[in-house]
Amino acid sequence: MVDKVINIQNIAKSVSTGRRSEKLEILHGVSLAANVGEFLSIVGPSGSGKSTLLHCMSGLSKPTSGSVNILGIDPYKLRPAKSAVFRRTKVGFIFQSYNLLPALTAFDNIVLPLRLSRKKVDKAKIYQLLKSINFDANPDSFVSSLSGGERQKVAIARVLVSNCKVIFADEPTGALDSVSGKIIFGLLRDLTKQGVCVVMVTHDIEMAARTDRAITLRDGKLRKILNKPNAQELFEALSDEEK
Ligand SMILES: Nc1ncnc2c1ncn2[C@@H]1O[C@H](COP(=O)(O)OP(=O)(O)OP(=O)(O)O)[C@@H](O)[C@H]1O
Repeated sequence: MVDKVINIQNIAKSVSTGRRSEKLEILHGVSLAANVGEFLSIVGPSGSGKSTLLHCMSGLSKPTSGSVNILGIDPYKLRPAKSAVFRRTKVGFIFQSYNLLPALTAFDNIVLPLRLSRKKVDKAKIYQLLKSINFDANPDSFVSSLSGGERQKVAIARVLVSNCKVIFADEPTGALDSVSGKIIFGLLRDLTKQGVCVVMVTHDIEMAARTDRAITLRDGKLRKILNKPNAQELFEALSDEEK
């Protein structure tokens, strides 16, 4: 078994600003590893590079330099077909842009990865899961007709049925009411108990305080790593960051 589910070394990311050859350096040499069954949170001020780091470490946005390894694989070295299978079967994404297909129903979005992998679809189980996360809309509604929070729940349900080993989540509960947020957090926590590794970007200090390890970022640099963080420590670390 691969012990380090994620291993990133010295990641830097710069993007072109569109003005002549100007580059904006977003990440500067971030190194990090995550273990089987670990729940990791990434916190930091707005604009500190959290989402960029998550995109780079999840295989969605190639860093300018440095290495990324997920489950022993460099996702940036995979050919397109293998990369699609890797993303569909090994890694789950809960991102703010949802990445849902608006022309499909909520149910069809959830089962699409299963169908593409020719896996069995248990309709009753998926309806039950939707109920358990307080999804009140009709699962046969088109995603385009759903609210932001309902779409977020569809994206979460799609990851929860996928059996992936690693989940990258960017503010997974950001669009949700607090009761639904707690339920989703509980489900992610249950998955880590089954060995899934979850990496979550969040602004919610109380939630970060219930993860196994919190990483604080500032100006694209890793600042502190807090093991078994508590809310007080996180507030202090973040108010240091704001100064
Ligand atoms: N493609 C891009 N082109 C130009 N600038 C970018 C690009 N992506 C990110 N940035 C800038 O890089 C910085 C870090 O962005 P990022 O979204 O990673 O921060 P964040 O910590 O997730 O912020 P927030 O908490 O507000 O979501 C920001 O200043 C952002 O405007």
